Amino acid sequence: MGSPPNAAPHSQPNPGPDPVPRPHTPAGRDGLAALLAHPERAVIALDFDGTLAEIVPDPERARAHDGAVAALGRLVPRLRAAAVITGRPAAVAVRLGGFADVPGLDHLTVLGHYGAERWEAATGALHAPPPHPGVAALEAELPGVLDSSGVWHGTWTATAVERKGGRAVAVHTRRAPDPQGAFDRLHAPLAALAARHDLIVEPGRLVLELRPPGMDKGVALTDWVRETGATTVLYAGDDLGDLAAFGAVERLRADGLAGVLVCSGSAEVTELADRADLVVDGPAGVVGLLVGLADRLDERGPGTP
Ligand SMILES: O=P(O)(O)OC[C@H]1O[C@H](O[C@H]2O[C@H](CO)[C@@H](O)[C@H](O)[C@H]2O)[C@H](O)[C@@H](O)[C@@H]1O
Repeated sequence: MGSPPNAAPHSQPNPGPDPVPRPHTPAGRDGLAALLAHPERAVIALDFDGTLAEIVPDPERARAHDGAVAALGRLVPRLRAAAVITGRPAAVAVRLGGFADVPGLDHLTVLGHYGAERWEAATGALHAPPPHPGVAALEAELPGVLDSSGVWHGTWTATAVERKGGRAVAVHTRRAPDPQGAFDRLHAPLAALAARHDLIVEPGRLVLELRPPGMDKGVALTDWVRETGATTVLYAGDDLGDLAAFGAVERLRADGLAGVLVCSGSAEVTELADRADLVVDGPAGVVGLLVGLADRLDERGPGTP
């Protein structure tokens, strides 16, 4: 009996590494501390593609990263609310993410089309505004613009165009022979096409999305956070469309809320990392963060804030 040789006689067990990565900004550390101290007052909102789902060449084959839904199912019941805010149609994000009928996610909200659409897990109801008339007119003109662009060295293929239920159209260049060159070459003509139909261009990761104006992820996030009455918000995103949500969190912080900005890091987009409190390694890193938060809250026992 007694301590083994060389062991400190009264040493404490090593608690191991903290499962939650540490934000590098004071505001981010305050935000994370507030979330962990009072999760019942905190909300999280997450982008889908590039944040909860790995980027893949075919948009239809995107899926929630392994462990993402399970981690959310553990974490979300401890929080005030959770949302996915995405450029996808809400129903598509629900299908690809596997967010319906998940234990623990019975009150998840999915805000699609940058917040224009809303799906509630509690009811399965989808609220969507009428389609913008410019989208159908633009879809009719789009093949001509793509044909004349020359970026596909021949005819463009159907895989370049993602039709989004008559509410938006995304032109993808990831599978073009020169993806970045095609993106650069198409940007101006697609912006002009969008403007002719009172639409805007939303640039993303090798995608140019043509969509109605008047809504963005910042507006969507601010309205939703206010509606929940939360005093802490964590937002995670990876792409240019998420910058509006980052701006919203910065404004909410200026209004006295606590906030954490998480960048799902990639080599393709660097703009978010500069403004984030915490940069994690893509969707795997986001899942690690969600698991770490769930672990930390579970250490306190079920239901205890
Ligand atoms: O707001 P998000 O959830 O990030 O959605 C934004 C757009 O993401 C999708 O495109 C991106 O993901 C694809 C699948 O991994 C990838 O192939 C593409 O290169 C990326 O840009 C989606 O297809 C768009 O409709 C969304 O608007």
